[in-house]
Amino acid sequence: MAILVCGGAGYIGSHTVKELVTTYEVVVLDNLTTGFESLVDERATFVKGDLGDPEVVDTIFKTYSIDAVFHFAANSLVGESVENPLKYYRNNVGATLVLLEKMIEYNVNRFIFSSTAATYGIPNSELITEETATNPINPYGRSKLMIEQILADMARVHDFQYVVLRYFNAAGAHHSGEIGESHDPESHLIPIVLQHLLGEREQISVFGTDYETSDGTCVRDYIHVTDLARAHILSYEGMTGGKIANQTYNLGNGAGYSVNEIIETCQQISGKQATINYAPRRAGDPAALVASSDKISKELGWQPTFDLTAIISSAWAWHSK
Ligand SMILES: NC(=O)c1ccc[n+]([C@@H]2O[C@H](COP(=O)([O-])OP(=O)(O)OC[C@H]3O[C@@H](n4cnc5c(N)ncnc54)[C@H](O)[C@@H]3O)[C@@H](O)[C@H]2O)c1
Ligand SMILES: O=c1ccn([C@@H]2O[C@H](COP(=O)(O)OP(=O)(O)O[C@H]3O[C@H](CO)[C@@H](O)[C@H](O)[C@H]3O)[C@@H](O)[C@H]2O)c(=O)[nH]1
Repeated sequence: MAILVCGGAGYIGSHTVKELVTTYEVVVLDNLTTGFESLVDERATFVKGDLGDPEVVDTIFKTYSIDAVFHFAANSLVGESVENPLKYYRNNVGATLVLLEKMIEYNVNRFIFSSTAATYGIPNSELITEETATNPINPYGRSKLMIEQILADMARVHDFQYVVLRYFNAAGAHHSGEIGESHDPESHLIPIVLQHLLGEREQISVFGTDYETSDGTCVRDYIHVTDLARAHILSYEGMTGGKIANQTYNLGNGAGYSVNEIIETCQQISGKQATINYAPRRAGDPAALVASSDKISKELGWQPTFDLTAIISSAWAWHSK
């Protein structure tokens, strides 16, 4: 039996594939819109195609014996989703529906879904638990919450189990040094700061200095990509072992860092000084998102193993190569 990894040529998907291939047979489906085939571990089978294309999904389910689908494939930029909502609803909801319908048709009944802290919107508590109300403030977060709701509806009537993993801000690179965060163009804070410190960008912009946070810049909870990958494997094994089904888990470090603090830590690790442009707020950004991951820790024994310094050090090692 194999695991189908949709979006396995992307940042988080490719890191999860690297962990999976040591134990499992892996098939990757990716249309390479934002991913790179070079990130896919050679022990996995790579299929270039779109998960919204029913014929592509038919072929995969007919050719391989798929036990579970890990679904990373999506458009995932908050600002872009505000500018172009239909792109987000078409790809993140529309294409996912095709995949889900095919799973029911072929009786593939385990699903792990990459969801996001963006489903919470502006949270009503400092530390976000899975009980915190979901009220997304941008189309990206809404597209992910829609799929979460669809999964719950499906599990009520079909032989179908899922785990929703709501990641906070993924960052860092694989310990092998072979893969790291690669987006083109890059929009994520840590790689942008590191690229600037390496002389690859003239300056960095800080989006908003008037948020209700300690220094006025946005606060996020950064979690290492390998810690996310491990959570997927624990979730899968939890489902196959009958320990869990139809659960939603937050994945973060439980510590919030402001944009200024991230820049400061990047400067310390690199030993270089940044040129900063303080800019207006970016559309769709909540002030602060910090996770409580107690639930997955209690139910599956998951713990983050990288703190902020270790996360940024691994990213620095990758970007400096
Ligand atoms: N990066 C983060 O901080 C973060 C945080 C929370 C949630 N997430 C979620 O995690 C997942 C992975 O994020 P990432 O940062 O690795 O993004 P990414 O853009 O690097 O990876 C997404 C991959 O999916 C592929 N893809 C997109 N649409 C597709 C389609 N219709 N058919 C086939 N392939 C398709 C892309 O080519 C890409 O390889 C996304 O679902 C995202 O919403 C990411
Ligand atoms: O050049 C930059 C880039 C980002 N930021 C700020 O840095 C913070 C982090 O931004 P970014 O790295 O773009 O991540 P988010 O927008 O927080 O979103 C990430 O984290 C979310 C979960 O919290 C995921 O759902 C998204 O897919 C993922 O892109 C935000 O406050 C941004 O406004 C800047 O100030 N300057």
